[in-house]
Amino acid sequence: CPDASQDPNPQPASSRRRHLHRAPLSSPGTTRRPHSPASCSYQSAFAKEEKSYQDAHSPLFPCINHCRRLAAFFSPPAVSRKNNSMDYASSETTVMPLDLLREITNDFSEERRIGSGSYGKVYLGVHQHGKRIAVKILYDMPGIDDEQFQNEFNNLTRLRHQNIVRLVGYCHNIQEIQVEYKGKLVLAEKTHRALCLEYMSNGSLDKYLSGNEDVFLVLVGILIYHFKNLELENSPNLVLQMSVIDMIGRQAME
Ligand SMILES: Nc1ncnc2c1ncn2[C@@H]1O[C@H](COP(=O)(O)OP(=O)(O)OP(=O)(O)O)[C@@H](O)[C@H]1O
Repeated sequence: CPDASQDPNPQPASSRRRHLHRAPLSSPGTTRRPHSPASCSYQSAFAKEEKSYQDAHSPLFPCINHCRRLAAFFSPPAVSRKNNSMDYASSETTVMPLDLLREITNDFSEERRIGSGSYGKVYLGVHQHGKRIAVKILYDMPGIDDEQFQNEFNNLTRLRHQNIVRLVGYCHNIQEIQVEYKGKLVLAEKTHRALCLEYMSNGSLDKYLSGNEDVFLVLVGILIYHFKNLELENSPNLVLQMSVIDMIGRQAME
């Protein structure tokens, strides 16, 4: 049974990354029901991710989101996208029900929290079959969070590189909850957004770099050098950008 609470279309992706438009997340009056985990084929995605997990031993791996943002900055706008986020997502990025995320993170317990950033808290999720992922629950930031989620989702989905952590799933769940308002119980919507990433067991790159600027420069150079291999869409600008990145990376490594 399809999961009505697990909105498969968090935001219609616009045709160009830098010109996103907001749209209703669901039709008014949509009934939201508990999801059926059986309806989600997330396990097959993890089978495909097996090799990535095995390769994730480089100390460069933890430098994830900063690399993604840097790469997203250099990447060209998306073209010819259908007006649907699921079309935008790769086949390896799957919907992850909120209940599943609760289950694998011990209900987002403090013991499972591995960090937090400007946009949310990060938890270690351990599946029944032992596979580990990082679950980043985004903060509820009224007004702009849907667009931020769409931006982050689009950027993460389009990047594929052996040295950049992969987005393996996402969750966009709207719950109807009862809250007290002016002495009365009213229904309110609570939105849960999460990005599920490969788990990097070495943690954040920060702890390797503190107080060592030379190492930092070298590592950034290597990372930039590797961006030339990103599977991004072709454009004349991209060729120029990649050659510049290549040059910077080479110089940093020398
Ligand atoms: N995929 C991951 N695997 C393992 N640990 C992770 C992963 N993603 C994040 N973390 C941990 O969670 C912390 C917070 O990460 P997050 O991406 O939320 O913020 P940030 O990028 O470090 O900071 P900001 O978002 O403020 O720029 C990281 O420092 C790291 O320790």
